[in-house]
Amino acid sequence: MSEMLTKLWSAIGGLLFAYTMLQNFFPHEITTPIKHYYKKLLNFFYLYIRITFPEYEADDAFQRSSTYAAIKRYLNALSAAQAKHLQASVAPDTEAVVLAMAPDSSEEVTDVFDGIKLWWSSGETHPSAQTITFGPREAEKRFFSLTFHIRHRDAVCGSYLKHVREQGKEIAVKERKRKLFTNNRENEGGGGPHFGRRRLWSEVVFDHPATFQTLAMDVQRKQEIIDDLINFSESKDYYKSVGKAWKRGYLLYGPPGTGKSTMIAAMANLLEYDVYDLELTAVKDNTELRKLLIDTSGKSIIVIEDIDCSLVVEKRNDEKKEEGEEKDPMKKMMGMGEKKKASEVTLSGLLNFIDGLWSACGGERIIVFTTNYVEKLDPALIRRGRMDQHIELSYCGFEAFKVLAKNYLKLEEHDLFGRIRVLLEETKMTPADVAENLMPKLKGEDKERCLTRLVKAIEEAKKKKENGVAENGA
Ligand SMILES: Nc1ncnc2c1ncn2[C@@H]1O[C@H](COP(=O)(O)OP(=O)(O)OP(=O)(O)O)[C@@H](O)[C@H]1O
Ligand SMILES: [Mg+2]
Repeated sequence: MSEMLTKLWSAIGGLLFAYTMLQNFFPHEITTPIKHYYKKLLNFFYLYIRITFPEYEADDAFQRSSTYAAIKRYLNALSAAQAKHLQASVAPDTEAVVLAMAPDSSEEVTDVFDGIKLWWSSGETHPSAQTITFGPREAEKRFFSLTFHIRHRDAVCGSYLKHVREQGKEIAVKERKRKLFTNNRENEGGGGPHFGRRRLWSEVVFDHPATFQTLAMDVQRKQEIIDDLINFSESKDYYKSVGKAWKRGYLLYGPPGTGKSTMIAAMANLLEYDVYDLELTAVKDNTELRKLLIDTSGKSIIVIEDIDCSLVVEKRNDEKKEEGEEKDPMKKMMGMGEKKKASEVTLSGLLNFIDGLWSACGGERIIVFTTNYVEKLDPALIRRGRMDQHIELSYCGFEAFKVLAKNYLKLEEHDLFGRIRVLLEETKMTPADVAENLMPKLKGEDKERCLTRLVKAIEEAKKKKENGVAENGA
């Protein structure tokens, strides 16, 4: 057997030598057909497959390949452990230093998947000095290449590449900084280049410190909400099996300063979702509302704050339309007397937005409405199925106070707690007011002083209320 192998290799060696001689000493016309058969022969003996993954899509010089990006992230961990020549860069979002395989370093990184051994390397080709470049693809051609044995072709092309893409995407989700998006008015462009097309959303990094741990409210209710959110985020298959779009609606209601906006931030931090803060009054019409929704990504919370106020705009709008009908044809022609058009988003537009067909696109979205006046809302808007959970955030009870005292003063027990408990049962005070009184006003202010300030503030509020009642009664 070994004798046969030796003979085979010496035959291949002979062929190689003959080929080199041919190239050097014979004219092009003779070598071209020989080259063709030589390559065929080499392919026959070469038992490895090599796939390249270019940085830019083959049919669009400006479009980065998502597969390349996923592979890059996937390989970073492998490269950091195996490669000797690494390239460092700073991630724009997190400012963390990322180590990657240096392009064109002729290094290989090995991966093992289901017992299959694979080799990754990265490369870069540079354009010649005379090339005029129009797109990034022309300027530098970076790529990854994957080599594996021919017998694993199906496993690699099927499950391995899928695994790499999924892992890469997962790493991207973990690495990214979450964003807060706000919708632009019609005449605003939003930041960044957009080549004539108006960007619908402007974005900033979402960096709100609120968590459910620091949110002051009834402990049991809080746990129910956390469980509900986590259950939602893990129920992709369930939603699919029951044929429902993977989305959930929450209505948060309560007086100003009771933590509605804080809870939205805590939700986003818990689930690691982006937040789309939708200013309904800045949306021109139902069509724009639909476009805005289509432009949102999955794993996001779409928030419409003070929904009662936004819907009043709609009613006023209908009235405005009637009022705006200019009787004088001359004035109408010149556009005089025309009322300035506000939002034309209608209730039905909003309902379609929540549960119409296109709200199913992408999935994994939470929609949150907030209001100070739940009784003002149209029942159609908040019925179950649209707003799955109705959450009341209310005045500060003793449980909520204890969370705030722990947050702001690191206090779990104090002699004044008993007095505060009685006072809070008698008098309504928002968590925002309690928090404001608890917060030390000077650096290192005595904790007892902060608690005493709170006691005084509640007592004053109580007195005010009693005086108000007495005056009204007189
Ligand atoms: N339940 C709470 N837990 C912890 N902090 C709270 C809570 N409620 C209010 N606060 C504090 O008060 C501030 C105002 O609260 P927030 O903006 O969440 O109120 P809101 O209910 O959204 O009010 P509005 O109806 O006016 O929008 C927050 O910055 C937060 O520090
Ligand atoms: Mg708010």
